[in-house]
Amino acid sequence: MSGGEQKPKRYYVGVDVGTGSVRAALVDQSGVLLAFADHPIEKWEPQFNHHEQSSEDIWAACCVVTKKVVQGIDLNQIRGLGFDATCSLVVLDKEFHPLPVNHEGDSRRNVIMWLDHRAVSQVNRINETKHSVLQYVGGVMSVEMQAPKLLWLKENLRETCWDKAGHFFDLPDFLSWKATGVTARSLCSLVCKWTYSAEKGWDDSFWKMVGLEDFVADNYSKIGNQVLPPGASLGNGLTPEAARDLGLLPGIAVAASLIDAHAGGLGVIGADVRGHGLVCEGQPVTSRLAVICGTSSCHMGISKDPIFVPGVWGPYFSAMVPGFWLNEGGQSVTGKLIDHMVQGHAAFPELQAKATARCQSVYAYLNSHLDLIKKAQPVGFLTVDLHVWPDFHGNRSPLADLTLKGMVTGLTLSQDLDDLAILYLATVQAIALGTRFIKEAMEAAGHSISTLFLCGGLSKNPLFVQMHADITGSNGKNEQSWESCVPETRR
Ligand SMILES: Nc1ncnc2c1ncn2[C@@H]1O[C@H](COP(=O)(O)OP(=O)(O)O)[C@@H](O)[C@H]1O
Ligand SMILES: O=C(CO)[C@H](O)[C@H](O)COP(=O)(O)O
Repeated sequence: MSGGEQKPKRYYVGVDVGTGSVRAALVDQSGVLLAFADHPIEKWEPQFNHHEQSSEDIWAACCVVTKKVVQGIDLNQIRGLGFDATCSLVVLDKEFHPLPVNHEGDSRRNVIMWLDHRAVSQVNRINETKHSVLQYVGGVMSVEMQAPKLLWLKENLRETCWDKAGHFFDLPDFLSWKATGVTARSLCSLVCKWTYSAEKGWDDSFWKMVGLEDFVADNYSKIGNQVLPPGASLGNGLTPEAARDLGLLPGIAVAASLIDAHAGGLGVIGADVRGHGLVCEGQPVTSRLAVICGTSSCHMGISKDPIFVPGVWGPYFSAMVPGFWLNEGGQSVTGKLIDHMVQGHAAFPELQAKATARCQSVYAYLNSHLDLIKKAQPVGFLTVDLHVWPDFHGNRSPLADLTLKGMVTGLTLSQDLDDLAILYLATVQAIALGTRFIKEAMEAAGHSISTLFLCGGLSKNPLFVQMHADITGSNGKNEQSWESCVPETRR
């Protein structure tokens, strides 16, 4: 090629399946974002603490957003495709058809979502075993992980689901299977949510002890006995059927997947910070805490050696950054809690009307309303008499106690817009205090964290970012809000 000729462009597609929607990004070989699309996905809550989705609905949404971002692109220049998704449990029969995860027998609803808390009895019994694998999930297994949900299915849906099941996938792995026909699982999902060890593989004694010896008997064929590092190329790439679904060409490389928080963490934790005047410039990457804040929040800290943090998931080897150990703190409801508090307030209809009149989101309107009423004091002082304890869906970290509940103190008879704005602020502050609680627990165990890197929906809320900077002690200069498109494709 002569000096003057441009290198042919190479493109990559990343698909991010969150709780409420699927997002796709098209990036070039330098990681520059060229196109973005999102599409909502269905969610069912048939009873309290049961949260279900449809793997076929999620796949259809992946196809919609992928077709949108590649419009006008020469498909021959698309070199790779990657998926990340929430750690929800997908159930398929031996012919890969969906099976119901509910008593109604509705097989469209074949996904138990990550935030589902149905398996309380099961996770309590698993934790009572005090099995050694539990030390690698912070000492206490979360009801949001897969073993409790699998045990619930065996004990509650034996005939309609469990006996017919051929495959149990973590959602990220279901998507890479759907794209390639390869049933290999990602090290990321199995290590973080299934108790798999990168070094030793499956622990037969754990599955036998908790009553899931079925998996040992068939050599783990239903939950994965071929495991690949995230980003590894799967089989022969995209199948012709999946290529038709997605609007891509068959054969392009498809990466072993990542859990959504790990993809977000990978996308921000290695950011080039030169020229931003951040204290972490020149410090090791282990001084950074990636906070992926969407429906939930995930606090991703890495280390060269394993660090055992009571109540914080991990340490997980090579589950996010190859060669590093990962600890993952978390708050099960972040955006979901803020939405819950705001939408449940008596003044919400007035807020909606006023925000719409201004062509603003309700959060942009609330932020400006707080600036209006704060008068001379910093906005944080408005909540001097009102406080929120944010564990409305239990405490994921560092207390790791699913029985904890939420609390609001300082309520009065007022139910006007000012009252709503101050309750919203108190909720944002409570979440930031929760992040501080997790950061301090990680530091007490050996992490040394100087800078928080936020990404996800809440990183678009300047009040949320500022409260995190103020309350976690990292000043505004240290706080950097990074919008990580879909880092998956940056591999
Ligand atoms: N521009 C924004 N300003 C404030 N909050 C936002 C904004 N965009 C999204 N959010 C909030 O972020 C949450 C969704 O985050 P997102 O990362 O998109 O979701 P997911 O959990 O599906 O990955 C919701 O609670 C939503 O209210
Ligand atoms: O446990 C998880 C990651 O380890 C869940 O996938 C995550 O908490 C859900 O993410 P989001 O709030 O973005 O939907």
